[in-house]
Amino acid sequence: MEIIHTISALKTVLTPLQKAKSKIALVPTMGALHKGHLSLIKLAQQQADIVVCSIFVNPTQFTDPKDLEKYPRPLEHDIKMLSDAGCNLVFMPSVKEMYPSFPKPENWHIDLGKAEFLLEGEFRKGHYQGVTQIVKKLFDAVNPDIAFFGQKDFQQVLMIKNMVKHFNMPVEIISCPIIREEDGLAMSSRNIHLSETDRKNALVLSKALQYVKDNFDLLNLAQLLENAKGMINETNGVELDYFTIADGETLLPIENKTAKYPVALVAAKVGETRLIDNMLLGTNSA
Ligand SMILES: Nc1ncnc2c1ncn2[C@@H]1O[C@H](COP(=O)(O)OP(=O)(O)OP(=O)(O)O)[C@@H](O)[C@H]1O
Ligand SMILES: CC(C)(CO)[C@@H](O)C(=O)[O-]
Ligand code: BAL
Repeated sequence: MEIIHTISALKTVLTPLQKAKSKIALVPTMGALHKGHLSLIKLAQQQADIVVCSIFVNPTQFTDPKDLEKYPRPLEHDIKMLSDAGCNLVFMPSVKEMYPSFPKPENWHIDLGKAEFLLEGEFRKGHYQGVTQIVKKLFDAVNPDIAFFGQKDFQQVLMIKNMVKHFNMPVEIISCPIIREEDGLAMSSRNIHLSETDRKNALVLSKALQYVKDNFDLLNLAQLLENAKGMINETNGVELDYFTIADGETLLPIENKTAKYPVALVAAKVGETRLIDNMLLGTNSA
């Protein structure tokens, strides 16, 4: 497995492979890898000849400086995991490599549609401008045919698809299923910050989502929301940011259950750690 730190070195390695028509997959990450990330690598391996994983804690998508500062960075552990998984290439650039004028902000603003400002966009203002800015830079650096993202960051996948449409980029975007701990908690790099009590309390998020999924055909939307929010609000140490049953394309709350692509989404602070999760509802969902 090759570890590369600069865009020019990346191009030197990838260009001949691209000329030889190898299919290149990119799995963008911020590191602190877990089985959720590995599932993306595995899916990428099934669909491409070469899998590139990027590890970069992107400063422009953080709205809380403390969150950026304490973001876990276990690099040796990450490299071992990727090497064991058979990843071909790791791209680990510095902040200066990706943002040469850092800390002076670069000019970046694109229209991501109204959904940019909902849910995560409301609680982390400017977050998706930062996410799409770095993903565009990573796509330009790697030139992948296909890129893999987790459904755990449901809104992020939508925003990246909108960014790709905006620039008319020839990259296929794949949304991959959420990998959970045995008890249902969605795997996340930030779970490492949870105390033992937080870890128990955090379970209410996946339980509330599962409750809505299990009862979607039985109760009306108002009852589902009231009960799910009630479960979370009753849990000490968990502070709800939002719980919504939304249309998966607009992220607006659905008004009836005939919606084509319903999804329940939640974000909450568990102790000091903010977590998100979601579950597809309706008959076609996993
Ligand atoms: N449990 C999971 N199952 C599947 N994909 C996941 C999971 N957790 C993260 N991913 C995906 O991995 C990619 C990299 O995510 P990232 O490095 O931010 O990890 P993370 O666990 O989401 O961390 P955090 O939530 O603390 O930011 C993203 O596309 C993300 O959606
Ligand atoms: C897509 C991403 C790597 C961009 O920094 C990040 O938002 C993430 O890890 O989900
Ligand atoms: N996986 C989402 C990246 C973030 O929380 O900034």
